[in-house]
Amino acid sequence: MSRSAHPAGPRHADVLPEGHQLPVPDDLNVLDPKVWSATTERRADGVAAVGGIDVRDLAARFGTPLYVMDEDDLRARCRDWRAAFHNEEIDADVFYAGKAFLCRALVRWIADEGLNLDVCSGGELAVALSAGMDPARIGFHGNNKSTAEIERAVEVGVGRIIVDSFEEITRVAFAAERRGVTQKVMIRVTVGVEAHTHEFIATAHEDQKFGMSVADGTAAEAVRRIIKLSHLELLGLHSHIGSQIFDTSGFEVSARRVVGLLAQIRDEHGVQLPEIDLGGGLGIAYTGADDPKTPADIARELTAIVRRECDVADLRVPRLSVEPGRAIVGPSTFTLYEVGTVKPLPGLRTYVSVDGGMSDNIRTALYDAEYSVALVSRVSDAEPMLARVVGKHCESGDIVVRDAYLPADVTAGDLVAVPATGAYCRSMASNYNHVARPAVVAVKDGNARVIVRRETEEDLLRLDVG
Ligand SMILES: Cc1ncc(COP(=O)(O)O)c(C=O)c1O
Ligand SMILES: N[C@@H](CCCC[NH3+])C(=O)O
Repeated sequence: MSRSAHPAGPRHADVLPEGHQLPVPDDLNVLDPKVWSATTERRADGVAAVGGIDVRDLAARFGTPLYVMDEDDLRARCRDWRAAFHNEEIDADVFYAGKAFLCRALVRWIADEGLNLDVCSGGELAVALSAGMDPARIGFHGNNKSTAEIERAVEVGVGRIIVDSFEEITRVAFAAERRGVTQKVMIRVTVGVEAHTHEFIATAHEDQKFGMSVADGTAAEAVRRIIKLSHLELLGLHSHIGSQIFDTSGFEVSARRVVGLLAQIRDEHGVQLPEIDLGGGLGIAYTGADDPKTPADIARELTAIVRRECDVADLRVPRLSVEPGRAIVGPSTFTLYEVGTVKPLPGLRTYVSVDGGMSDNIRTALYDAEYSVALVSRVSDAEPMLARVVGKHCESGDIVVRDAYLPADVTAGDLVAVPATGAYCRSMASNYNHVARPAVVAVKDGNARVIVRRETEEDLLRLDVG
């Protein structure tokens, strides 16, 4: 069953922000494979299914809102990244960035699929360790790790600590010395790149909190200090330029400056550091308008860039590592919501309220992130209506999908789903308005299992001591 192309063209186009294009889809019932996980499909009865399970069954069994993770899709992405960076031509490590989403099941899957793990807090480290992740395959990040976090990381033997400041160099050296061990470290350097992404998720320009600057000599000074400390082994340099980036030009500048610093270190200290890490940040498709590169293309481009820069600097090509988070977990998941109320504003748009909101997806409010949405519990032949999908929180900025077309007959009780919510949605979820955070359910081959359970009223009251 499918609706024919809407002949009237965009409705309400005048209420979209200037320059904002929102083409009316030819068929609102089609689930665009660009944004939906690999096993998501529209079945013959018009209902969407994922991992072989009808979304209505998922809603009935587990409730809504619900993060639905497609395990096959997730694992395939892990394998694609691993294969792209680890083959006859390229020998590089992929560290999955756990900040995008982390739970024990996921840690086991990524480890199974040959990925390492980047954590950036004691809490993330605890999840990784409790899932049995080999500490040697963990990199520990953060611009202000506490002494307790550093002590624990050294104690359990994490493979690398990415130091972000002079204070941290001293703290890690002290923790290693007290235990009589040598801790491998990398230096997070700031390369002065303005990544083409939202200001809040760009991380390599000078005026922000992360890293030590290449330009002002702080990073070179960090190298001098680390080299003198016998309980630290300097593995290399790390640069992460930002997030949701589509072109590799930022990485090109970053690699050039990192390799430049490697050459400076060779000239000054007579050593070549063995590794560079170019961080994560590769973009995904949130809407049909986004065109992300494949892991194979990214691997080819990044390694070519590093080789070329090393050639120019007359350096051996160092081992490369990368830290994708969003690109691995983002597209694997959609959030399933039930529609509660529909408020048409003739000539403007229709507000479709769902049973979650900014507590399960803060990205729209925080970064102006764009998402798409589809009616998934049925198909519809109704004409497209310009909709804004909003949540149930006490904020007018509580928006999940700012602008999208939904069929005009969307009504209370319908299920809608927002794709590409695997990254930075559950991991940034809150209990605002004392709303319980949703469960994460993994689906595969007709089976569904809860990997993070839904919070209960008891959970919401648990910390209240008055
Ligand atoms: C150091 C570091 N590595 C990796 C990532 C992962 O980024 P993304 O999920 O955009 O790939 C981040 C987050 O932006 C980060 O700060
Ligand atoms: N949380 C951000 C990305 C920043 C990740 C950490 N540096 C997002 O949702 O896009």
